[in-house]
Parts: sequence; C-alpha cells; structure tokens
Amino acid sequence: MSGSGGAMRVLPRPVTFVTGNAKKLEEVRAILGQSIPFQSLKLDLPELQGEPEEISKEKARLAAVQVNGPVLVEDTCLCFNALNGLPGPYIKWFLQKTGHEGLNNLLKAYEDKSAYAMCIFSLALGPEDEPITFVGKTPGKIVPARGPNDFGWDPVFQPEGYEQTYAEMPKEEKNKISHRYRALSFVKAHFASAGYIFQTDGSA
Ligand SMILES: O=P(O)(O)OP(=O)(O)OP(=O)(O)OC[C@H]1O[C@@H](n2cnc3c(O)ncnc32)[C@H](O)[C@@H]1O
Ligand SMILES: [Mg+2]
Repeated sequence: MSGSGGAMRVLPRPVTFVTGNAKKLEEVRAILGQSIPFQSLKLDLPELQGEPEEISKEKARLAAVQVNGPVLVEDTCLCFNALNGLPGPYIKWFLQKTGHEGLNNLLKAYEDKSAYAMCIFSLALGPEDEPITFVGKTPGKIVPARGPNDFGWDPVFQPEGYEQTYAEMPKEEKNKISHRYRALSFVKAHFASAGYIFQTDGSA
C-alpha cells in the first residue's frame, strides 16, 4: 500500500529532500518554512528520459534506495507551447548547450512565445513505497534575458500578468507565484492530511 491512503503512518525520520541544485534547495526552504520538517542531501541523481511525471517518480525511487527512508525530490520542466511542451524535462541540457539566447532562438519561427514552468515533486516514504506526485505550473512567456543570472532560465521567463521576469522579481515575489510554490502547496496539503508521525531516533 502506498502512504497516501490517509491512515496514520510512522516514518523513521524526517523527509530528506534530495537535489544537486543549491538554488532549488534555497527556494524549497523559503517556501516550506517550518511547515514540513525536512533535511537535505546533495546528490545529482540519474534521470530517465520520458514523460515528466515518470522522470520525477523514478528520481524518488532512486533517492529512497540511497537514503533508505522517506524522500522528496523534484524535477523541473520549462515547456514551450509552440513546441508541444519541449524542451520540458530536457531544459537543463538545452540551457547548458544553447544559453538564454538559444532558448529564444528556438521560438524564432513561431509567433507563439507562450510557455509554462512546471515543477513535479515526488514523495516516496521508503524504498518499497510507490512515489506520489504533486504538480505545480505557472504560465508565462519566453523573452530575451532580463535580470540577474543566478538561477537557470529565470531571466528568460516572464510569468503571465507580470512585467518582470522571474529573475527581476524579488525572491519573495517569485516564491508566491512560482511553479515550485504551487507544487509545494499540494505537498503541504498532503502532509497536513496524511497524518505522518516522525519518529525521532533517540540520538537526535
Ligand atoms: O538534482 P536536481 O534536483 O535534478 O537538480 P537539477 O539542477 O538537475 O534540476 P532539473 O533536473 O530539475 O533540471 C531543471 C533545470 O532547470 C533549472 N531550474 C530549475 N528550477 C528553476 C527555476 O525555478 N528557475 C530557473 N531555472 C530553474 C535548473 O537549474 C536545471 O537547469
Ligand atoms: Mg537534475
């Protein structure tokens, strides 16, 4: 049985958020605050190719084996509507190889510059547990880079209804409307209703 049935479930320790990305961790910390007790582990997990939810779930399965306990991971996609959702989960490599200008160039042939940012968190309560996913999306458009270049594609993504790119916004503002914020609000709701009990191991 998965842990999503609502019955009380005792977990051996707090959830470990596994990511190789320090900026993600920073945002997850800021958004979750004290709402869910978690620790973090820096690991760059191998990623399957395929549909975004499956990539995220598979990351959780691998992470749960490594940690041998409850884990939370996320996979982030940047999806261009004119390209039917690509680069999607492959955005990391597109960004690395082509840069912000290359991302704009991908859309040169199209009038439609609309896009959405998507974050898919997966929670696995242990190595035997089937991960459950939480999806958050923020619509927007791809624009020539504006703002500080300190987190991924933030300078080229302008969320719908805003004049600023993610990079130009104050962090608190991004964290109120972002794909990550929206996905984490589902994670929080799940924790609020699931009734998990975290066992402290005595040495803590
Ligand atoms: O270890 P993990 O968690 O996988 O971290 P990662 O950096 O490999 O992240 P992804 O596989 O999810 O790839 C997503 C890419 O999008 C970037 N990214 C993720 N969230 C972002 C955000 O909120 N704003 C801008 N860029 C973001 C990130 O730096 C990657 O280049
Ligand atoms: Mg990754």
